Amino acid sequence: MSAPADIAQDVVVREIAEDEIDAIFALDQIVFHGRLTDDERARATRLLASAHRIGTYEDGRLVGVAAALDQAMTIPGGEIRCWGLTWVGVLPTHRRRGILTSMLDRLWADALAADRSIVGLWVAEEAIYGRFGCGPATRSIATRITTDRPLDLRIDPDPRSLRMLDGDEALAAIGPFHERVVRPRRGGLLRRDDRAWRDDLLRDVDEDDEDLTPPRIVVLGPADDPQGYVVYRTGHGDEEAGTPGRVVLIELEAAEPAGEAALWSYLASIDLTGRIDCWSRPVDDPLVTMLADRDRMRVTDRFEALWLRLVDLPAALEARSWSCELDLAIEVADPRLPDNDGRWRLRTAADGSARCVRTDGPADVALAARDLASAYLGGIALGELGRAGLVEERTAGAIARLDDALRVERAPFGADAF
Ligand SMILES: CC(=O)SCCNC(=O)CCNC(=O)[C@H](O)C(C)(C)COP(=O)(O)OP(=O)(O)OC[C@H]1O[C@@H](n2cnc3c(N)ncnc32)[C@H](O)[C@@H]1OP(=O)(O)O
Repeated sequence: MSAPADIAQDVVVREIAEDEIDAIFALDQIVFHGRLTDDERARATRLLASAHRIGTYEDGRLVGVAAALDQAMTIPGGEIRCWGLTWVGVLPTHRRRGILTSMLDRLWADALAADRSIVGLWVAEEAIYGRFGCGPATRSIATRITTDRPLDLRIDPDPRSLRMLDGDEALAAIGPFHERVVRPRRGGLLRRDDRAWRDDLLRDVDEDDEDLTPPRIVVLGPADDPQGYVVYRTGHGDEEAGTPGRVVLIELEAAEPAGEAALWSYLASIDLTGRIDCWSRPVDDPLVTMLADRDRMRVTDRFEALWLRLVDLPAALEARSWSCELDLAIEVADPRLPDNDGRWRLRTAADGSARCVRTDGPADVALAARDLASAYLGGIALGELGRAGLVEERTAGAIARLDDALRVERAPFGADAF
């Protein structure tokens, strides 16, 4: 870490003690140009209390911070314990001196020591994290559905009854359903504890739009055995301006397509609203295909939600399941983590398991660590990266074979921003 000669006499990177968390908020408000409400501060304290917190201190004052949350993430074939990088910030007076670089070096090492082979993150700016070996691994679409008339779908909705629940009863219905039915289906989804449900998904006020109602929760079928649920807020319209009210979707999940159809039909039928705004849906959202009239839905944004950093490359590759047999060598460029850098022989078996060991032999495919991270959950094909000149194919057909083995049934999804 370099510093101007006249300052930075004593710079250390160390863990931030629990009684120092307030200093993180002071820094965060400077870095993100905001003011934390008491409620936000209380939520952030709960979040950060259980996080691994790294700070850079100059002459005893906090000038940089990075935190890692302990998480369980769905990966193809199972789940992995991983870390979620968050609350990254460096004082504007201390930018571009390598403070973030030092903190991330420390964080990757700490993750390895804690037996975490993957770190996930949501980036504030795309340009920052690629150089640190991180790549976008999921894609989302934001959509707007016009609902000024009933939704015409190509399948019949599940006829079971819908009921609106709140409080503990709602959480008792949808929490276990999410864990049992929803989470195993898509890579990138995180296990939610009580804090995550209450503080993140179901919090009373949406700070980005305080006019919206608190979350409403509607469950399909009996509360003790739901077949799906939707969580949404509503906002009133403006009669004079001729603007209809709107539904703002937080999450919609069902066991079967007919259940999804029932929940979408319900949302579209709510009186005094004329559209549904979805800030984030998987790119393969079945609604796109289910709609009889696709003009009713507009994709308003596309973004890459969850990013990954493979900190222990062989452990990460061996942890996921692979969809076909494969035997090839990959050369990975990972200058920040030399233990990953170099050539690896990847052998996958018909049962989905894999072995990944060092090799001196020639590589069939060569790529950067960030691009392997992008392909890891099966959401971004190496072929796509190869067509952009980012993956080098040294043996004909090797990229396609690797993509076949990486393939997953449903697109991975980053549903939980952190
Ligand atoms: C997971 C999350 O929490 S995402 C939130 C990230 N936080 C923010 O965006 C808050 C505002 N920004 C900041 O606090 C800081 O500018 C940070 C954290 C982004 C960077 O911290 P710094 O200590 O300045 O980074 P550091 O000096 O280690 O930079 C290393 C390299 O990263 C790159 N980099 C750093 N910041 C940026 C940026 N904003 N955009 C593009 N590249 C960047 C630069 O190439 C830099 O090398 P260079 O100076 O030789 O060009």
